Amino acid sequence: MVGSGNSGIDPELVISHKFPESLHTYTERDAAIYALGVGACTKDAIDDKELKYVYHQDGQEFIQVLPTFSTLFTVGIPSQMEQLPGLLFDPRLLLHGQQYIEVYKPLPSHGCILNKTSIAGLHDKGKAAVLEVEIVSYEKESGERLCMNRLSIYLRGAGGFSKSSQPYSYSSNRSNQSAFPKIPKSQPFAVYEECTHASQALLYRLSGDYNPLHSDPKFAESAGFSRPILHGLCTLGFAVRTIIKCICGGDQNTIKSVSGRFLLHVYPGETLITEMWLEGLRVIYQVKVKERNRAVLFGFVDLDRLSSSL
Ligand SMILES: CCCCCCC[C@@H](O)CC(=O)SCCNC(=O)CCNC(=O)[C@H](O)C(C)(C)COP(=O)(O)OP(=O)(O)OC[C@H]1O[C@@H](n2cnc3c(N)ncnc32)[C@H](O)[C@@H]1OP(=O)(O)O
Repeated sequence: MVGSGNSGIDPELVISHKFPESLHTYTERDAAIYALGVGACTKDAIDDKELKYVYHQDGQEFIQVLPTFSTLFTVGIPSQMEQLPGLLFDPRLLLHGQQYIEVYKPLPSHGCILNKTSIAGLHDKGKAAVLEVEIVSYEKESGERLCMNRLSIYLRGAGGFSKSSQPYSYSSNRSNQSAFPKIPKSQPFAVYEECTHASQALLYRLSGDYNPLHSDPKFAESAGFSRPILHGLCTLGFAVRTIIKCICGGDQNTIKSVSGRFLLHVYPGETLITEMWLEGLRVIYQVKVKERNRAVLFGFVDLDRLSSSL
């Protein structure tokens, strides 16, 4: 094994791994269940900006799809990681660290997706290892590129696989994808408050992330939490849906890219307060949990145009 630490990670073996291409098929029902999982229509079942995600509103032929639905194209990653040569880690200690999404065209309401997956980064943080995985997704039939997801997975306890004087760090990341903006000191352009349900993670998991961290009290306890926590991508889904509602005039197709770093876990049932600042075509956002007054997620969303309603 390469590296001088006592962790079960062989970095050269990990970064040279080639994933096979994979297929992901979904239907309108999956897109609607996802939308409900990230809170669409929770406050108002006839919300005129959100009913289209779950119902054929006004006779529309297809339901509309939230751009963050594309994160589900990556649900196979955790199980692929467990079989990845050179990567030994305790799955109970895995946390979602960051997510970056680029959307190249509106997501169809159903389809078959071809995923090309690669290792995009690996970092030794001493107490943890951070693994970055990139998935580029294509519509199988047309071959058209639909979106790209890059996720950072924070593996607690898996660091220390390289010399602490020169910690291992590899990334194929472009700088615009990893640089997080500072939260402005000015008053936010918009603030939106929304409660998650006590059963939010139980609903969200039906979209395909069945990690017991979000449903099993004993597993959650062994991972260091007093009870099951919310999926990071559920919180991100709430945040981006809020931005579409408050800044994009309800038009989900103005979203070009999304970036988010998970700062702290969220317990289902907690209230999310999303603060948004508009800087040109960039929305900087921060999500806080009201009950604990703590920031849990921050990042930015880049738009391709501003809503005429602003
Ligand atoms: C659908 C497919 C999805 C597949 C994967 C996901 C599966 C899911 O089921 C799992 C989940 O959803 S878990 C729930 C969502 N995530 C969370 O709740 C994590 C919240 N964040 C934390 O707890 C801490 O920030 C924590 C613990 C992450 C870090 O806190 P600390 O240990 O205090 O770290 P710190 O000392 O501040 O920094 C150490 C080094 O690590 C880097 N870092 C910190 N936070 C990071 C993060 N969120 N992501 C990536 N890197 C991060 C720091 O920069 C630092 O590095 P350096 O010293 O080089 O600056």
